[in-house]
Amino acid sequence: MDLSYQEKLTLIKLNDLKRAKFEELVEKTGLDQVAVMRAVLWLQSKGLARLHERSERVVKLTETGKKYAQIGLPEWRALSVLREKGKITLDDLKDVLSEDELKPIVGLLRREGWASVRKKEGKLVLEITEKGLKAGERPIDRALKLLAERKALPVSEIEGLVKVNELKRRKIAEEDTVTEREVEITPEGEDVVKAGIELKEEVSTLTPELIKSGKWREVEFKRFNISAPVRRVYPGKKQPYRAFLDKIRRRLIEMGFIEMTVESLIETQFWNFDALFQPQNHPAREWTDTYQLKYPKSGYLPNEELVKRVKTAHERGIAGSRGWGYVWSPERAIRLMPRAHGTALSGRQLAKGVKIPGKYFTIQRVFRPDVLDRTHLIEFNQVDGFVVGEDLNFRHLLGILKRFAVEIAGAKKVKFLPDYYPFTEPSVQMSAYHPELGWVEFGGAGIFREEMTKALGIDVPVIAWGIGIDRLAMFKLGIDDIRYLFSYDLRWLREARLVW
Ligand SMILES: N[C@@H](Cc1ccccc1)C(=O)O
Repeated sequence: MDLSYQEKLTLIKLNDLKRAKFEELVEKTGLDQVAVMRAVLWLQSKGLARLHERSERVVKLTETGKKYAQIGLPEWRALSVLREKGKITLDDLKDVLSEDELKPIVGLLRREGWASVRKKEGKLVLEITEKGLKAGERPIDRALKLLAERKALPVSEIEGLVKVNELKRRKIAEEDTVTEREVEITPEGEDVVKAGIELKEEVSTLTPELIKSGKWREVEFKRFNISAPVRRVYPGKKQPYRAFLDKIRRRLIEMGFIEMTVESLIETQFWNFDALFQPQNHPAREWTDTYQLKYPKSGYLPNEELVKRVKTAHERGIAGSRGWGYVWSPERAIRLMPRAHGTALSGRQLAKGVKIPGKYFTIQRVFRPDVLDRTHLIEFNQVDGFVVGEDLNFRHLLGILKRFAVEIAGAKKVKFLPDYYPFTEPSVQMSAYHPELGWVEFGGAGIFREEMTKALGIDVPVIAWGIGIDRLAMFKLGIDDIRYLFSYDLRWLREARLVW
């Protein structure tokens, strides 16, 4: 029979004992508990040994119980004061009882009939009774003593003295289960030992020394069971949401999009609003309430030429438009803010110059005041982008958005509704269907207005979009609370799986 070193050793020792407590067997082999248990289980599966297990409910002292075993139960400590003074108030017990013990003491003494209780001038007065004077060891005292001596006692043994529930209620003792294990050799096991076992130390690592000395020829190598169940290990890996964002980036690059990047999360109002033909005094900012930077308050404007064109577009209009008809303020435009949408980068890119035809995208962390809930964060990520080319129209835009929603987000259904953005005309809002959340609005899009593109120096149509990528991540990670994207929950971090 094929036995490991540890199985052989365990079997030989067991043959001496025939039947033994598991602990005893462990001691005899000199191996550790886990190793012996594994060996015993293997021996059992090979029919050479048998493991008997018996569980028993026992009673053990709690920390409080151990303390009582030393200093006495509260009623005894109270009684000794009573015996000494005859008549006392609760104040007299403050030295011998703790706050917690003081509360139930009157009830306890009364139940035992050790004291009579009267009220005098609003104070309780305890007086010792005949029974109190003669009181001796009760069953509960006996139980406490036994438990202190023997650590754990079978429930049945304690029940002969006091109700275990009573001990539990007074937090003196608690119940526990102990398992007793005995191991027995089978006749087959004995035969194997009789036939003779060669006990050779097993080697589990092949060392350079073994090779050099040639000793590897003599030793026995431990066999590994590579199909044995093992503990799960969680190696380091990308945070699931990060993995998602990286995947989106890759997808877009594979689709031929050029990535737009920027170093700071802070933006001037110029790029966040003005360059996008968003009037400085327009009430229609509701689509994005924004934060302001406290310090520093202001940044810089880009080149004069560009600023002049933007100013003109706002004040008097360009490209056949009449503009917004107000005095444009450069002071306002240089104010700093945490970027409120990724579209700011689209504006920057258009002003810098683009390939025509061309496709651009960016993944940006953006900030907007909001009430946190399962679908709203004040800090979130957007994928913004645009396609620029001679013959582009609105249908191209809807086609691209649908492809994003289905292919990137895995949404089952998509729907478009007319919308308004100061920088697009027409504008559209997109919703995707999530099995648990229902319809989730996840982005806006449109054709950039000529007042914007012309001011930035672009003469061909630009179709653009901004998608709340966090909500898409919810689809892919199968979560229904957006806050989980930034969760510390280790279990989620370990097990969340991106499904593409
Ligand atoms: N920036 C808009 C989305 C958008 C982008 C591009 C064009 C139209 C709309 C938002 O944050 O909601």
